Amino acid sequence: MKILVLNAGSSSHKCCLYTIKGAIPESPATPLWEAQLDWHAPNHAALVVKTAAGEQREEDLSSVTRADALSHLLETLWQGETQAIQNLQEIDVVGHRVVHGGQAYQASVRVTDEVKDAIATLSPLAPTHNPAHLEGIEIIERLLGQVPQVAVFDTAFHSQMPAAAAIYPGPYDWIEQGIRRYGFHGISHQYCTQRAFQILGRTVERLIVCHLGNGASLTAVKNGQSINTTMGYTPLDGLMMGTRSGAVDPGILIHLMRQGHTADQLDRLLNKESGLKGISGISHDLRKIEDAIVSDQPASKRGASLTAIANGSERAKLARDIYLHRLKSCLGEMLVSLGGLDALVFTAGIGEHSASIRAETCEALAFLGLQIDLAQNDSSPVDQDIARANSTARVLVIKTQEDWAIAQACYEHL
Ligand SMILES: Nc1ncnc2c1ncn2[C@@H]1O[C@H](COP(=O)(O)OP(=O)(O)O)[C@@H](O)[C@H]1O
Ligand SMILES: CC(=O)OP(=O)(O)O
Ligand SMILES: [Mg+2]
Repeated sequence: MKILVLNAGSSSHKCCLYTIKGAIPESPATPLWEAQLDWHAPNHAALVVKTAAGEQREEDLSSVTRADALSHLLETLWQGETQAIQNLQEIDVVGHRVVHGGQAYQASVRVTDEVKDAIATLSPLAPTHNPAHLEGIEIIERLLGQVPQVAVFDTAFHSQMPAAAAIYPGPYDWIEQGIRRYGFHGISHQYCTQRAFQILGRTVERLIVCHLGNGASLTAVKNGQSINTTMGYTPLDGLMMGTRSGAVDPGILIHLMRQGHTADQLDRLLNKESGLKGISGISHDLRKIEDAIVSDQPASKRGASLTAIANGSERAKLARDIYLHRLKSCLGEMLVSLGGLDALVFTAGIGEHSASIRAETCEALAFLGLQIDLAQNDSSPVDQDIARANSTARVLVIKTQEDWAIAQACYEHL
């Protein structure tokens, strides 16, 4: 069976082709072909195409729309030197990550017109994601006609959260209007939970998954179920992110609206111009922010007042400091929801690759007796336990494989 997976994130668009012979394996298979668009600006992306043989090709795409870039990416499946397949009819099923499934979808479904309408209706709540998923579904319809398509929702894993965690303390009417915490990155949180149990060789009662990518969220997982998470009605709540603010005092929004800001302006401000990018003024990308931080700043500058912070390096340092402060604060919330900790998982771009963010986060939990092996933490671990033998909780670095989880859901649907 050939399964094509499309995973549109806020800074990237990832696609994979898996070939499954016989029963689907429990551990992730290596894709036959992988391609990724990394968006540098709304009309400028880098395309990276990889084959199972390890060949890699890069292309710069400028002045392109998102739909054209995705069509071009998909052409590399059967054209050029990669040629993972001879013709499109070989594909049996296409799976899509869909960020917002609202109240209606608590598990993956076959895509129908009704499902497409629901994804479109939910677009204002996930404006950076749902429109891209719909575009992906429609491009596949154009290329492949009637091939079965499956939508796998980021919200599904959180759909059974306890009411006290899911319901906002606003007016009671909000519940009927569907204004509640949905939570996102559920495909990744669920995959990492299962993978953590596989790596440890046992299930654990109290687990926190830190999904730290361009979008970021934490989930408290009790006996394999999501019981609390930092993202909410939309993927804007919770942690500081690449370009998103995360939770801010809602009074700020009332103030800005009274000053004349429109809903669209606030949307742009909070979704695209805040977070690491907004504070640093440099980039949404933590790597660029860390490059900009001058490590040997004179001590006199370190306590600089907020208004005096003007140069790039100081703004970059402030962005990273706020990022860690918010991460630790939200971790405290998850920790208390669980009543303790048996295992902590780091995943996604920052969680998988930033040894310093992992080390500083774990340092804040040292009072619990949590200890990591610093040399192992620095050794680019993948799917490894980096806690010391005497640590009170295990600490795992897991490569998130949302695409593989989507492929498994497709297999089950067929
Ligand atoms: N080596 C690294 N060090 C620090 N941060 C990294 C590194 N590699 C990737 N990142 C971070 O990961 C982010 C992308 O995460 P990813 O999970 O791929 O994003 P998306 O949310 O689009 O799926 C980048 O913007 C960058 O901040
Ligand atoms: C839900 C979300 O924020 O996804 P991503 O991190 O892929 O942007
Ligand atoms: Mg992602």
